[in-house]
Amino acid sequence: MLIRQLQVQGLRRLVDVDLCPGPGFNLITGDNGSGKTSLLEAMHLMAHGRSFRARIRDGLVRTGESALQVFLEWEQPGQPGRRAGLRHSGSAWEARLDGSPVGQLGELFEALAVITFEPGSHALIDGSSEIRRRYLDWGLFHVERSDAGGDFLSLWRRHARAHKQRNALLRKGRAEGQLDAWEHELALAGEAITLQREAYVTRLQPHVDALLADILPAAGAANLSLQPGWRRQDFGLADALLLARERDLAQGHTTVGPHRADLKLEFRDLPGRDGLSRGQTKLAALVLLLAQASHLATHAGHWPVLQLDDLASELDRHHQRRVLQVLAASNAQVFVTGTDPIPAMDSLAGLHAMFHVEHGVIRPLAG
Ligand SMILES: Nc1ncnc2c1ncn2[C@@H]1O[C@H](COP(=O)(O)OP(=O)(O)OP(=O)(O)O)[C@@H](O)[C@H]1O
Repeated sequence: MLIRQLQVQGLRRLVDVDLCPGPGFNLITGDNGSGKTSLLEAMHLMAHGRSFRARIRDGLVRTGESALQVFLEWEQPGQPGRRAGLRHSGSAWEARLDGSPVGQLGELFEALAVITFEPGSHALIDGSSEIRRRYLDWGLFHVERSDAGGDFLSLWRRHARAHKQRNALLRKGRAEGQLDAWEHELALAGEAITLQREAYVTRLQPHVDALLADILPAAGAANLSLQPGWRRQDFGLADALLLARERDLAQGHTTVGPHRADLKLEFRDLPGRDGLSRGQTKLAALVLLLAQASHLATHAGHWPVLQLDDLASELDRHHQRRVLQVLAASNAQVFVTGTDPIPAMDSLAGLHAMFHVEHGVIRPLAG
């Protein structure tokens, strides 16, 4: 996937930005607070419907403006060029894809794949399980579209609806007949989601192995596994829901199921997550993100757009070099931000376009 043009208006301090990035590496430099991360936020927003650092209504729209706007044009091998526009006020949005209005933002997210590594990405390893479920489901959303197993988004929606209905009934008190019906639906969708998540984790493993060897060899081998959200080794989801019913009625919500799933990354020679240093935790998160990208590249035949925010302050020089070499060997379009040029990029000369941001204004630099 190759972004040809990015226009941003009214996002944080970006007033009116128009950028034509190159293939390969794009280095974006600028002082603290100049607006580098905001550029990455714009692309992430278009592909995920959210920023990676705040809710849209919490300050993403430039002070004094009523809405932000992002416009993107991109290409994908073997397909005609695509374009999308998003206007978001924080509470309401309008979007267009290839000139037509978009009914559901999911249509944009499906069309555009952007993966971002940023200072908060360590949460993928040491944060809440919700972040890892979102990671898994984003990957499945992009690879399981119309495969034999059923497209993941429809399954996910079926599951979310049944989950919501069961919770509403639990809060109301007893309604056994209706609970039976929604539990049946919840179990069907939940089992199917779990099978897809499990298969996805298995398919990610070789990508994780290869990237660990390249980027984090000191940590040794690691195993990726899914914790499904209930004692699946003992019983199916339908039985788990039935067994938990009394407790769930008392608590007023569903306590077992795929909404409680987690992804576990265990290093064979290290004692749990605490065995990783802070820097290694970031690297492990980067390994998971790049594994997802490289799996998508294998599966879909094109790399997602990769964004590395503030790389130099996140990783030491040695690891910066390793990561950049791995990416240089890929076919991905990569955006890297930093306050200064990144020395490790020098050996990749010719592979990158450079831009400088100053007070929210961006200009290309001669390479
Ligand atoms: N809603 C807003 N309206 C106007 N300006 C804002 C808004 N939110 C944030 N800003 C400003 O936008 C800038 C944020 O820019 P951004 O985080 O993209 O900078 P950066 O270049 O990545 O900085 P750093 O190198 O410090 O990470 C800051 O100067 C901040 O004060």
